[in-house]
Amino acid sequence: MLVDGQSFQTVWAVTEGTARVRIIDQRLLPWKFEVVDLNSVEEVAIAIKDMWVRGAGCIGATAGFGMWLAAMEAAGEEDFARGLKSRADRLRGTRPTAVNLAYAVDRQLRAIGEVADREVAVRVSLETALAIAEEDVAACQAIGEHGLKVIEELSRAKNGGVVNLLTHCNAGWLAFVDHGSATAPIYAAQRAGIAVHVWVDETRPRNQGARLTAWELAQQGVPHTVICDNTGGHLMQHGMVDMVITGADRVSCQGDVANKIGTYLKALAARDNGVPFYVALPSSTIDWNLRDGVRDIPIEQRGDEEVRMMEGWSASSNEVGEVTLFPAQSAAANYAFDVTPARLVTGLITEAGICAAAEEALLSLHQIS
Ligand SMILES: CSC[C@H]1O[C@H](OP(=O)(O)O)[C@H](O)[C@@H]1O
Repeated sequence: MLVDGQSFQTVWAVTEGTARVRIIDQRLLPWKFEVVDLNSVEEVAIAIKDMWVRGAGCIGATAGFGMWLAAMEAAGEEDFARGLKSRADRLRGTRPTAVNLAYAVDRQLRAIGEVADREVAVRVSLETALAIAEEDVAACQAIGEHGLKVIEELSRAKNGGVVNLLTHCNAGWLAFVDHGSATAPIYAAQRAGIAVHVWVDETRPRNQGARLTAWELAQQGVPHTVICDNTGGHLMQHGMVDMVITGADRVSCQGDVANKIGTYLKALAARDNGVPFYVALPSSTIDWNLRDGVRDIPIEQRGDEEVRMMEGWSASSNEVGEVTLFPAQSAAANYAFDVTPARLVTGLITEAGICAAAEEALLSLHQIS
């Protein structure tokens, strides 16, 4: 997507000179836009774990490129397979909920494992990383086109009036390689000349909505309003939301949706008020081996400092600072995701089209017998 008129993706490979992975460091957005190099698997692992990059598609692609670095590092060791596996385990262990990460690591292990020659294995790992990234871009573009149909229908029902969407967290292009999942239909609607407005949940505790989604939408000129996480229910009660659209970090084979903490509450409010609740995701986010999402999707618990503290821009010191939000002696819990049961989901939007949140519909849409 465009950043101040220049086209960017969130992660890419640098092959000239020393091979390295280059990312948009999302930690200081929206106040500072910084591109940094990751020169080793360990640096890639830290960048994923500490959320320099975040979002299911983005961390999947970053892990894919991390496996390219892993192949190069292991190629210089006596036991290539052992070196590759230990690095794969390091990457896989960084964040548990988004299935895209494990998908990318496992796909790389399969691709590299089929090659005997180490030099060829390194080339295959780069080709595979590029394929994962390119497929993410293509999937998000297709999600945009399929999701556009839903927004067009809402626009027609409102005789061309503004379609008000609500989104939670950041499932925008910063959460993928490009375009995003939840935001792709929004960008497609804007290109199609449909009047849209987005209610942007701030999304405590890391405020991916207020900091990242708002920045993205502002960069693309999409009208939007940042709201506190607890506001959405009121807006839906008063007819101010025509559609909720979110991303997903993992979807079970029966359509249960793991996404940023708070998504479930939005789905409950949407159901109570008859507001369609759509989830946009590339099919690489579907975990075909897991059925009961509420019971079985691993929910990442992060450090309580993310709840205890809040980052912001200090006008006085002209830099990012952080403040403590409550008494030090108070305990804090930091569940990073929740699971919305399929029964609360109106539809799933993938690169293959739109289907009900149900196993048979998912299998049929993705032509899996
Ligand atoms: C669908 S990818 C975006 C997804 O990832 C976010 O989590 P995090 O920022 O912690 O990586 C959030 O769940 C978004 O919906």
